[in-house]
Amino acid sequence: MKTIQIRNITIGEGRPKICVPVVGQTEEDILREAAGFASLPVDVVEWRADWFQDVFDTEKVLHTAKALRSALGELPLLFTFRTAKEGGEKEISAEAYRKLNLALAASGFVDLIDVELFSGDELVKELIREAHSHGVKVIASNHDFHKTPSKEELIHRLRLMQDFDADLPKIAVMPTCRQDVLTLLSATLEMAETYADRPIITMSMSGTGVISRLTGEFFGSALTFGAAAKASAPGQIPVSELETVLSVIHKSC
Ligand SMILES: O=C1C[C@@](O)(C(=O)O)C[C@@H](O)[C@@H]1O
Repeated sequence: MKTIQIRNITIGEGRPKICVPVVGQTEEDILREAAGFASLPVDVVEWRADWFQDVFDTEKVLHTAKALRSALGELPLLFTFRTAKEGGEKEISAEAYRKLNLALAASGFVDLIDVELFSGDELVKELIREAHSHGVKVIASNHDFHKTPSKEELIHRLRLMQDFDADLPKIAVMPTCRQDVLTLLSATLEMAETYADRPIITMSMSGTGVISRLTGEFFGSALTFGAAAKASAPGQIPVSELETVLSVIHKSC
């Protein structure tokens, strides 16, 4: 299995890496959140730009990305615009989504961008190709905030992301019962052991799914999201608690 190297962080070996979302609405809030990371066990920072009040003004986005980049030192930075249809804060047209991601991929300020799988095949392929041409890695993502698809469907979507050459296929789904959490974990294990040639990221959301955010090293998910200032999705726990549990499991794995 190939690992993914981003700055000093190797994703896909050892304990799952901890990613913390930044969800400030203004540049000031965003930089204040970033300043707190130095004292926390954070491996990757995700800027959830759909929360940013000026996200439709690309100059302002680039200005904030530059400031965030320098505030983070060597911490890897993931740029994400999560669309409203996948649980994000704002709606966006396909063309605006395309231009925004192309601008960030070319900016030199981010290490990774998040591209939603169901943005249209041609757009997904173009964004991955362009990001790679700038040395930027891509997380392909899919979210279902209402239910957990079947194991076969979960694996199918993760394989599709891999076929598009996303560096990190990711899926987040909502359980309606405990069995759904097992379905997500079982799909993760089968994908990781049988089909994946790169690290993958999976999670079952909400309190019911929290176990899936802790057990990635055992079932095959290479990165997990934890909360610092504010959670960006249901079920994220504070990063310090997350790190403690991940370390306990790592010692036994
Ligand atoms: O895709 C994901 C995963 C996530 O939805 C979660 O459930 O932790 C949180 C989002 O910020 C991130 O972009």
